[in-house]
Amino acid sequence: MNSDSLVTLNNITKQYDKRTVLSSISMTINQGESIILRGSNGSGKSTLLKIFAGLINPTSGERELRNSKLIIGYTPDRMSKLKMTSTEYLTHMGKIAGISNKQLDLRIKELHELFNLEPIKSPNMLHYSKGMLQKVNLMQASLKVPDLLVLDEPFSGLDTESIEHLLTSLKNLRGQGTAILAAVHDPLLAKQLISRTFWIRQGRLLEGTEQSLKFTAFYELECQFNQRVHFELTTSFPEVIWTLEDKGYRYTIFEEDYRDFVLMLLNNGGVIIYLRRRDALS
Ligand SMILES: Nc1ncnc2c1ncn2[C@@H]1O[C@H](COP(=O)(O)OP(=O)(O)OP(=O)(O)O)[C@@H](O)[C@H]1O
Repeated sequence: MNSDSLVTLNNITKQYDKRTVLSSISMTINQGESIILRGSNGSGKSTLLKIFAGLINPTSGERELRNSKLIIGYTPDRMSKLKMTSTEYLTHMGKIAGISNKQLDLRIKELHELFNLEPIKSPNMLHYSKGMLQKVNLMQASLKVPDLLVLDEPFSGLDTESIEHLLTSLKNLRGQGTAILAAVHDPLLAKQLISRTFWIRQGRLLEGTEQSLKFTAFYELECQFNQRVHFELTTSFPEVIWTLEDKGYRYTIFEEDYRDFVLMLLNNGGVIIYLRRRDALS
């Protein structure tokens, strides 16, 4: 481990019922970095995040921490609505984490300010929007100032305003020195946090290229065709991310791959159902 590294995975493999989901993965997260993890549906992103957070063990390989006092916060992709206020919930979670009452009161106030959430605005979390709940989710992971925050799709299902608030809150945390490891599906959002990007593809980890950091536009495309074409396309274009939707496959394609991807798709009898270009602001 180098002096900046917080967590290192050495040659990790993970199997569920003898099915290999992650294979020979080695990766280090350094102090203050923000790493985005990308991959298609079921590729193993959540599994890798949980291994980094220490919530599940790998089948083989090693996880090394900089020291035993390292604080790692983890947020699942959503939290349930609870019949208590954010302060009550955070107090409960803080006590479980062994934080003293005085420290806890101060930190809960600080977190409400950092996340721009008014503690007395709503009687309890049953009345919270998805965006507010996601903030509380992140606040619980940050009760002890985390060295590393591990986030599973933190923006999923949020409206634009909530996303903006959450991004600001995450940047504030990063400003305090917290490293971030997040699975983020939308490249425009990922771009706002990113310092390195990794792909999981067929159980292997690949570091992203320059285009995944510096792209100016990408395309969202939904189409229908058979499994063989899908396999050929995703093999030929390893940076294209896909998800399986109700109507067919949805692909996220960077500009550089766009023309060749669409040509190959059409030449193989694919039918485009939806196509949208999205531009990065900077
Ligand atoms: N506890 C488990 N037991 C058995 N199989 C599991 C378990 N957790 C995940 N899997 C399987 O491992 C594979 C990877 O799952 P994982 O949730 O890590 O992927 P993901 O990339 O986060 O997917 P998504 O983007 O759909 O959330 C999937 O095929 C999933 O069904």
